Amino acid sequence: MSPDPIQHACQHFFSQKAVPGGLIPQSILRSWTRCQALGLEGRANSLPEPLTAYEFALTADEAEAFKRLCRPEVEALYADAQATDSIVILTNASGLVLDTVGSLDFAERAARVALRPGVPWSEQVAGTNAVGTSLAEGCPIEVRGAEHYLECNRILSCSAIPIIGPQGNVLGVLDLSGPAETHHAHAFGLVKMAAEQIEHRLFEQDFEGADVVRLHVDPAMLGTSREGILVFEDGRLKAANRHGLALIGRRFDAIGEASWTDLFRDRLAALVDSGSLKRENGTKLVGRLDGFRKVPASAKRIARPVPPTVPRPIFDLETAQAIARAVRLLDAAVPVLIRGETGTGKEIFARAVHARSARSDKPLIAVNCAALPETLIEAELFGYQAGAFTGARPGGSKGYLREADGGVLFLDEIGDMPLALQMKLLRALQEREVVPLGGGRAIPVDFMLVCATNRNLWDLVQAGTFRSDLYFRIAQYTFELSPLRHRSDRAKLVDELWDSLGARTQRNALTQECRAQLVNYEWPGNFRQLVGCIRAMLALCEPGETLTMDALPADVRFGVTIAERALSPREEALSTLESITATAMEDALRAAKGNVSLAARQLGVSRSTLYRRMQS
Ligand SMILES: Nc1ncnc2c1ncn2[C@@H]1O[C@H](COP(=O)(O)OP(=O)(O)OP(=O)(O)O)[C@@H](O)[C@H]1O
Repeated sequence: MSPDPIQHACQHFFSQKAVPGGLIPQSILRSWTRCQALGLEGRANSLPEPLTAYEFALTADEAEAFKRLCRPEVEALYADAQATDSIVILTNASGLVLDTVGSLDFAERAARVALRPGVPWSEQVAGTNAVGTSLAEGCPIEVRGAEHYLECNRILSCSAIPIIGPQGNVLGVLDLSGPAETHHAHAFGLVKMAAEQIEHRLFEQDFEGADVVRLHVDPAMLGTSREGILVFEDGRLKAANRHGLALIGRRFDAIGEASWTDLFRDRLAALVDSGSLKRENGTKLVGRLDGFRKVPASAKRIARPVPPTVPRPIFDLETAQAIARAVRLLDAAVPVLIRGETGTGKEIFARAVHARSARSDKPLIAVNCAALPETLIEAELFGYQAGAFTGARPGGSKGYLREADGGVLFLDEIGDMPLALQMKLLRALQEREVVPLGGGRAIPVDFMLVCATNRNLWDLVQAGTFRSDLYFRIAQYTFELSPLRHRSDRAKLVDELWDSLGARTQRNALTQECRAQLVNYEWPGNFRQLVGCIRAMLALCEPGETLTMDALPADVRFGVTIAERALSPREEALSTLESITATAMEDALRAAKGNVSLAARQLGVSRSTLYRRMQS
């Protein structure tokens, strides 16, 4: 078998300090040279060390805000990542991984090379890699297999792009990483598009007193994330996106330097009057000044609005009734538990309950117990005094429990809460007060609790990883959210999401076959995957286009439909019987507060039978 040419070039580089011309991109060669100069050992398999909990805590505030900002695009990329067995990675401006979402199979392999939150991926520590090298080069980059400097990372193929803020400062990196052997041809384009959308949204802020100008050569591109945006204050360029700079032939270093008259022949008033503007070289751009609606007629007709990134929540009658019930429970101070597979909308459900509850004017604080590093959960939930530990924020922290005071605390993935902290949470729920880390007096708190999990908490209780007393405290009423494949209103749901995500405004339609596949695909990622899929389809098509099967991501297009997965009538009957039995057992155990003898008596079976069934 002939050796991998990249591998070969790499060996050549290390042994003879030269590479056959044209085989390896210049940016990779520059990176290899930098790594060599740093004394990094290519064959070393030393993984980058994760930050300590304290070091990570220092970045927490900024990281949280950035993660929240990027979330819609990360979720849309995630839909595609599932199709290609890849993961989406978000890092901060120094290459520290803040978030990873995507294919579980690949995530496991990626974790083996430390591609997980809290680990730095700068070039200095991890050698040539898409995140670190895109930061070092200041541009989008792909690093495939053997192009990685460290041998252990050569299982990866990665595409990364720095996310640039309006003032030209790097805010972080968005990356799509997958197995080296299945390089995904569209990955680079999708990551670039997602980063563009994040950058475009950064211009929604109020640039007080400044003129925000939106431009393009093609009127159809105005209003999309491809439009150029230039912000002027007192006639000087104050902020810009990369498309805006490309239109005027400048780079980010023009921010703060270039003036209106350097760039345009016309005055700003010309843009307001005519909807167009002459560049310094005499060529024309169309556009508008924010706040002035005078857009050229042609642009008005075909301008393509940016699809809303988050769909409006859609609830069927059953869910709407469940929400109404949950509101009554919450208003009566009864904690509720929401159970459902990933992406079934547990958080959306909790937010809807909060919005309709008596506490709607007070905050809803959502905490994902699985996303917080174990060492930080205690400090983040219960707060800490100034100087409670090395690296703590100087003024201390209130903690999420106190932030939710008067409102609602939503604890997502509660099953992942470390056992040691479960006792502390239980105590806070019973005493209605918290004692911050580092001592001090107990502080009274008043919040309503909504918990969510995609696991069977009772199984965790049986396995000894979840306290039964906490279980009975938080699961006084459980709501089950159905996976999409069990819902009979999928066709209506697809149509409503299709419209609410912008298809109607963009005048896009679906062929019957394509719509049928969206309706009948089994959607293992539920709402999240369906929403992400529709958003990606709409972002990649042209206004007015009718989308065929080709527009579907590969996993949806070729994936198993519900009918194909359907069980035979006998299997169906058996599985239904199993689940009825399991539910009856769970109900009885819950009613008996975990007392197996009592539950067995109520079920009319022996204690040993119940034990055996619980273990099976
Ligand atoms: N009822 C709904 N209507 C419209 N979109 C929804 C609905 N429910 C969920 N979504 C979409 O799916 C995404 C995931 O929803 P959410 O975070 O509530 O799911 P989850 O069950 O809490 O997921 P996880 O278990 O992974 O935390 C949302 O961002 C939203 O885009």
